[in-house]
Amino acid sequence: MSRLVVVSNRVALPGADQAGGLAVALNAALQETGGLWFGWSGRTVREASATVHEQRDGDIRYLTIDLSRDDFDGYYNGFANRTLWPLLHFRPDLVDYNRETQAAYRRVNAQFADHLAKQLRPDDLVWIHDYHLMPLAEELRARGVESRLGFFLHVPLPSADLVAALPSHERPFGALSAYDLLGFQTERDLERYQDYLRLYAGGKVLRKGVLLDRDGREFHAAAFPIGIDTPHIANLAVAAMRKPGVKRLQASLAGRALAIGVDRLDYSKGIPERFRAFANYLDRHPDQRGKLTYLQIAPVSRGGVSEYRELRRELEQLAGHINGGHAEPDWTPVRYVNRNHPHATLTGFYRMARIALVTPLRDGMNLVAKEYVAAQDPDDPGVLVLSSFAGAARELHSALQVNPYDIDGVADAIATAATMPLAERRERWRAMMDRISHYDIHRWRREFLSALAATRST
Ligand SMILES: O=P(O)(O)OC[C@H]1O[C@H](O[C@H]2O[C@H](CO)[C@@H](O)[C@H](O)[C@H]2O)[C@H](O)[C@@H](O)[C@@H]1O
Ligand SMILES: O=c1ccn([C@@H]2O[C@H](COP(=O)(O)OP(=O)(O)O)[C@@H](O)[C@H]2O)c(=O)[nH]1
Repeated sequence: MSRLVVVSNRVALPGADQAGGLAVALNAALQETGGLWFGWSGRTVREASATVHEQRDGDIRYLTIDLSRDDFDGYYNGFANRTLWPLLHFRPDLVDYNRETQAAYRRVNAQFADHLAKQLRPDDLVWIHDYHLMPLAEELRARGVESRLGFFLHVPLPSADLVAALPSHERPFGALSAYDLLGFQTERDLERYQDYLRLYAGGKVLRKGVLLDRDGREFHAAAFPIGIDTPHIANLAVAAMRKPGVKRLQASLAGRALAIGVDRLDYSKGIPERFRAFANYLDRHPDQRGKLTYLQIAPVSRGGVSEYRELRRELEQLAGHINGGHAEPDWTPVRYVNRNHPHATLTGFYRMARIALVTPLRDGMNLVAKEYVAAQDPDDPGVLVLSSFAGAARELHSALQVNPYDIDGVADAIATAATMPLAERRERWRAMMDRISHYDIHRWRREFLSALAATRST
């Protein structure tokens, strides 16, 4: 059997806090097969060095490298998170068009390739993840690597015309055709990539998913919606209800229902719009006043990027403003928490919450939506209010779907969720639970890897 080699910027090292859906999902995927996981150590150093850190956990071997402070600034804070991230989330207004950071991005990809090329064997299945590493296949091929190379994009891909607004877009986006297989979260992302390939990268679509690059080399692409370890999350949620932190939250609600939001502090998640919608719900539905407490968990993310720091300030002000206007001596409508919570506790919060507010302006998938469903009590499930612009909306049809820009619409959806009869809650939950049980993280991994293995014989 071929060895699995996973490559990503973010690595969930054993014992460290899991940050974001990519690390959570790859950790769950590798637990079953074992293999090698290569990426950034999470540390920066003054000068780039040749050191590779090695750790083991069961059948998983972790190899990580440090980045120099300058490279980290240009590659991660710069090109990845100030240029590609806003572009990929349909926000050209926030894109930083500075060309120097693109040079750091290429440099770090070359550095990854230098280390990785020494580790790879021809029959490995190499699975590279996300927008940080789009040119990595090209760099590996230039170093003579012959292994099968697959790429999965965890974030959305916007329309071809938006991608083409990036100066030198051919470099990172054109380089995708050096992979053997490209994976996207949804069919729409796949279709937009095919448009880009035809219109701007000189390639051809022979038929859906079978593509030719500008030199006539065949490669493949398909949608593989990422899942979660559904039974694991369901079991954790049951166990979490006995944890002191979860019991304390329950007691503090004093019989009121809970609405929960869990997101990295990121402008793509639509948190200010959600806060405004909750305030609007309090104004428009005075009959429900004081019956619902909204807990927003928002761990700080990418603090080196100015847009993220500004968002933090905006949310602090908004939360203060809403509470100032609506709180009672014995009730605070919005609880806003920046601390990261482990799944062992978070799943209990999900289970306790009558409503989950998952309203990103754009999101590749959004695992929180799926985790919330998995954590529910089948006899008394809560209601998922879900943005139609999250990848998860393409699968969770029976969520209460909303347009996150439509503040009145989200406010009304909160009121509908808060009063939804048990029979309707059960029916909606059952359909979503069936989907995430059937198409889970293991199926995602199996389908991607068997498609990658089938792209050519070694
Ligand atoms: O590594 P960070 O910069 O701290 O950010 C965390 C991750 O954020 C993004 O996650 C995406 O992947 C999820 C799993 O597929 C998906 O559900 C979500 O919609 C995406 O936003 C990012 O794409 C990852 O690379 C980051 O590690
Ligand atoms: O305090 C927190 C907040 C979030 N998460 C996890 O971080 C992931 C977020 O993934 P998602 O796909 O929703 O969004 P991303 O952050 O990757 O954009 C989910 O597994 C959450 O359970 C967590 O473990 N603790």
